[in-house]
Parts: sequence; structure tokens; C-alpha cells
Amino acid sequence: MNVTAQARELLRRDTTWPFLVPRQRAVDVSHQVILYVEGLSVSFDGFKALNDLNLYVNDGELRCLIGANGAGKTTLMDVITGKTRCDSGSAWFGRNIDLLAHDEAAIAQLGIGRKFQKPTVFEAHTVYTNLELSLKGSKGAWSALTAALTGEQRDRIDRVLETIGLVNARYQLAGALSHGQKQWLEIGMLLAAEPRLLLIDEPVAGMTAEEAERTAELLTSLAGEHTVIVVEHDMEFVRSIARTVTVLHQGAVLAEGTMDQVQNNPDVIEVYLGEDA
Ligand SMILES: Nc1ncnc2c1ncn2[C@@H]1O[C@H](COP(=O)(O)OP(=O)(O)OP(=O)(O)O)[C@@H](O)[C@H]1O
Repeated sequence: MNVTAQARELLRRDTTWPFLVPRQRAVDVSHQVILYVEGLSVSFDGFKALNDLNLYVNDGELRCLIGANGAGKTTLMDVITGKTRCDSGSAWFGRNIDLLAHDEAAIAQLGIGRKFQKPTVFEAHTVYTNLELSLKGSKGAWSALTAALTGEQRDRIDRVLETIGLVNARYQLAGALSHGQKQWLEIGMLLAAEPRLLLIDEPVAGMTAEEAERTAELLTSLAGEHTVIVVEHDMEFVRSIARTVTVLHQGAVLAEGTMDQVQNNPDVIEVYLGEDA
């Protein structure tokens, strides 16, 4: 290769220099567990939001977390994603990655994606550009918008569009999408970054029944390749997707099992599902 060709190769805009690409550490799931949370406690001004909480989630699982307001669901997600520091306990991603030793940005790079309840898509951009901006290894908005996509990246976006059911809306502005479509797009934006574990907060709040049904299909289709933890208050929705449900109460796990098992658990009936039972 002559000097000009070498320089051209080096400056290609469709590739990133290998030394700039963040290296995602492989998660050791040799014991089938992707998330180990043990003895986790978090206090806010003396109030125990999490109280010696233990949680184990298997690789590829779709787990639903339920619990009354203030049970500690958000605080648990906040500790896992590095947003909140705990007082004691441990949180491991697989057997080899100590989440408590990483900050929020590093945890996202490790392959843990989080979706908050309110959709936060770039409304002035198309669906396609939103996904482009979320590709793993993307070096910020400017380079994502100016650099040409590789074939592999285009294929990945196409796969995500297919998964989230927005193939025909790819050139629509995100701001023009329905509430449900925005939620799916945001899930797609997480998927574009190829996470191993997805934490999804109240995905069906504000959705029509039809949108909730499509969301159930979407989330169940993600399990297997991804591990998905869903925090949700809508019991009908939880029943439609959950294999294992974990019930939190006062910062600890109150019960765990199938929806039928937890709904028939006397402790759960007393503190949480009582009014429905
Ligand atoms: N930053 C904070 N400062 C003080 N108290 C907090 C803080 N964050 C959470 N809490 C308290 O900790 C408890 C657990 O809150 P958390 O948001 O984790 O519950 P949750 O199960 O997610 O509830 P919800 O379903 O209402 O979202 C609540 O009593 C809440 O008021």
C-alpha cells in the first residue's frame, strides 16, 4: 500500500480506530447467572430504601420486578446502573465484573442498558438517525451524523427496526411518532448498542391496550439473546410476559416465583396484592 492509500485507509470515515473503540469485557455467565445482587442496603437520611436485598437473575431471563410505591425498585435499578452508591452489599455482572467498582458511563459500556419510563428520543431526528446515534462505538453525535455507516452497522439498524416494528417509519421524525412507537424506538436505541442486560421501567404506562400487547411481544422476543428486567405496576401486563416475578417490599425481596405463586403467597396478598385479591 502506498503512502496515500495508507493515509486514506487511516482517515476512512466509516471506521473507528481500533484503539478508540471501547472494549466491552466479556461477561462470565458460566454459572447461568448474569446478575448477582447480595446484601444490598441503601439509606437516605437514615431511611432504608434497600435493606439487605438479594437478587439473582439468569442469563437470557425476562424478569418482572413488582412492588408498591416506595418498595425500592428504582433504587435497586439505580445501584445496578451506578447512579446511586450503596452503603453495603455487592452487585456483580456475571461472575467477573464488580458493578460497584464502575461508574454510570462505564456500566453502560459494559452492556447494561436502561430505559426510563418517559421516552427520551431525539424528536427532531428521524427514527433511523436516532438508531444511528445509538450504535455501539459511536463517537458522539457529530461523527455519528457525518461518518458513513458500515454495511454491518446498516444491517444492525435494519434488524433493530424489524424487531421494534418500525421498518415503515424509518424516515419519520421521532417527534411525529405515537407514544407507544416512541417507547419502542427507545428500546431500539438501547438494542443498537448491543446490551447484554436491559432494565426497563414501566414500559406500558400510558399505552393503549394494543400498544401494550405489542410491547409484550417485543419484550418476550428480546429474552434469550438479552436478559431483560422489567419494573411494572400493570399486573395484567406482568402476567402476560412474566415467567418469574420478584416482589419487593420495604427494600427487600418479599416473594419470588411465577405470577400464580406470588399472587397466592399470603405475605404478598397481605402487603401488596391484598386490594386485588
Ligand atoms: N434520593 C432520595 N432521597 C431520599 N429518599 C429517597 C431517595 N430516593 C428514593 N427515596 C426513598 O426511598 C424509598 C424507595 O424509593 P424507590 O423510588 O426506590 O421506590 P419504588 O419501588 O421505585 O417506588 P415507585 O413504584 O413509586 O417508583 C421511597 O420511600 C423513596 O421516597
